[in-house]
Amino acid sequence: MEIRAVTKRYGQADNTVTALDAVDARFDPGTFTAVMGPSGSGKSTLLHCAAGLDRVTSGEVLIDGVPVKDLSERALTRLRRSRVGFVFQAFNLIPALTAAQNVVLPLRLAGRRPRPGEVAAMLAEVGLAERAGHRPTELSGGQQQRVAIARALVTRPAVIFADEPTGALDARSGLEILRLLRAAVDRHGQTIVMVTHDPVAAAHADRVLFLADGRVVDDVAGPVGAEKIAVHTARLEESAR
Ligand SMILES: Nc1ncnc2c1ncn2[C@@H]1O[C@H](COP(=O)(O)OP(=O)(O)OP(=O)(O)O)[C@@H](O)[C@H]1O
Repeated sequence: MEIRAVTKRYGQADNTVTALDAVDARFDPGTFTAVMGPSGSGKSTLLHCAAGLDRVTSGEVLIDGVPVKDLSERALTRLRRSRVGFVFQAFNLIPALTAAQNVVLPLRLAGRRPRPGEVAAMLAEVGLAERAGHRPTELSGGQQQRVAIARALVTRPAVIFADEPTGALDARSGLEILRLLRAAVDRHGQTIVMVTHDPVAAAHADRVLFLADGRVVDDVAGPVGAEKIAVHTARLEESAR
């Protein structure tokens, strides 16, 4: 997973915003990267471009080594469905479906029939074996996010993009989510790229990428302590003012 000299501009003519400015980044297999930076620095844009959700203005995005620009919209959708997983701050589960039905969805979209016990095993992995038949409204926020993680992991994608996955959770539920993400990296060699504002969350990663004004201003290999990350973030926010 790699982006090369990626620039992303929004808007037209004299009304453009440069959200990403010639950004290079590489996310190696089996690594956990946190993306941090002040509000508006381009974190979500980086995630969307790297995931092939947004077309870039210039530069190149490679998913699983495949250049996104060479793909038709259809081929890109297929690649995303089989090789990329997403976890969002707002869980984004389908309310009418049970936990198990939500988890099975990416497999069906990728044209795969679940193996017997596959979905149950996935839910057990996130500690929700007993909740397979529950709908999202019958689950706590932390449990809903665990279903979302099971849903993201079920296709065993090359990369999981997580946008503020702990942002809507209390500290304890947030910690459970971070442990699950960490386990996905350590046990299954999954690659995770996670946007977060929280230095404690970022401290679970192997590396922290700091953005400011659409550029990578620091790339710190870890493990990096939460305190050091907090000091760094405060400095960046101060200079962004
Ligand atoms: N669809 C859009 N149209 C126009 N401008 C946009 C769009 N999306 C993002 N931007 C602008 O691009 C810049 C980067 O936005 P982005 O959402 O990537 O920042 P962020 O670091 O994720 O911010 P936050 O931490 O507040 O979520 C901002 O100036 C934002 O206003």
